Amino acid sequence: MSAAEEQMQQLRSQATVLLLREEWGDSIHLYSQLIDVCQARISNTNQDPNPDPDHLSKLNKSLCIAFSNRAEARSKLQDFTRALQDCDGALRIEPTHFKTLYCKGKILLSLNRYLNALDASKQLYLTPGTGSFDLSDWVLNGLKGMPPELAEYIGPVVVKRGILGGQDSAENAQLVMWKNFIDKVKETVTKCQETQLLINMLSTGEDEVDLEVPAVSAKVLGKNSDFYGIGLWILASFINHSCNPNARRLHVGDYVMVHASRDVKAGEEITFMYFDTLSPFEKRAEMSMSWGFNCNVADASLKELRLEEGMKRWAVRGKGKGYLRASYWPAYAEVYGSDRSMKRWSRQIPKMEAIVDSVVEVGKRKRGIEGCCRWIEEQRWCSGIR
Ligand SMILES: C[S@@+](CC[C@H](N)C(=O)[O-])C[C@H]1O[C@@H](n2cnc3c(N)ncnc32)[C@H](O)[C@@H]1O
Repeated sequence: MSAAEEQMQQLRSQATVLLLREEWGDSIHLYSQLIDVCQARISNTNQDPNPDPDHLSKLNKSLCIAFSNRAEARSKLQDFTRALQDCDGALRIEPTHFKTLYCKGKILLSLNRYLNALDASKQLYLTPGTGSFDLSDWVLNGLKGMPPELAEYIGPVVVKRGILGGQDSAENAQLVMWKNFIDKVKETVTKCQETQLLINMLSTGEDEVDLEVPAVSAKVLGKNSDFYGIGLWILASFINHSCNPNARRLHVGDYVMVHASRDVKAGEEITFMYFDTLSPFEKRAEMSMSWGFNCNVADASLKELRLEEGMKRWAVRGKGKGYLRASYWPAYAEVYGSDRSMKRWSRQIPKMEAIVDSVVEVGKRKRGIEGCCRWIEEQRWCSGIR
């Protein structure tokens, strides 16, 4: 190994250690040195009448990673302008560099530049060869055998090929999937006017210029106050609801991203909330029924959600604890109702009326008397109190 190569290797490993230790300032310093060395060597190699392409490609790769890592460190220090310049430096060398695109998207999102963030994430998800993990083979094989090894993988997961129809070619399978899908939609639409209305409102993704917030289907937002947003996301639609989920959804424009909200064990089913599990009991039951399943809220609240344990862990104290318990009042009643211990709980769980009054007080202070009346009505309606 030449002295120059040795110097580069040393710089690289020291900078990586600092990055992993989250010592951002020092790692930026070392990455800057590494970038200088890389650039000098690239320019020397280019002056060679017969440059070695392998050598050049290795140097460019090192330079790209150094830019990308310095961008990460700078973004952690909120030096977004220079972090973006570093991202662009890395992307000039490798336009589909996964980590850089991801970092750029996150920086743009922090800067509230949603449209640009959307562009960066589109490249991340749509450009072939960006490292997205394709589950098509496993899905087309009927989910048989061991699932692909994903425990260590960080990045997008896609099912590029359709799950219905023949396996002759990817294109064929996809066409069959779309045909079946369209047939099903057409059939449903003829039977149900409400569905027809909803489907007509789906975004085509063309009106994104007006997008102001990083949420929901762009076309729907703000144009019809009855709907917060609707859309069809094929992969996400495989995910079931849980009152104690391990993932969350994030909508950016017409894209839905699912990310873990806590550590997920290997083989554990991914779930997210379809509705707010802290909304009043009746509301939750109603929502789960509207999804066509009977979420056993009592069970979920005291067994699955382990509300009491959760509150200890999250250090929920005082009134907040009482309000949370009140939100699950029927669940407590169901579990402890026949027991004498319910007496103990009844002292600790405020009555719904007490909560509504307290919320009204906050509302008065926050919104002034004017907006308050409608709000009180809403709260009463939501809590099932009239
Ligand atoms: C978006 S899909 C979820 C994926 C669906 N289970 C599948 O296999 O395609 C929503 C439907 O899944 C079912 N589902 C979702 N979460 C559930 C749960 N916690 N318990 C029972 N059924 C659930 C309901 O039938 C619901 O209408």
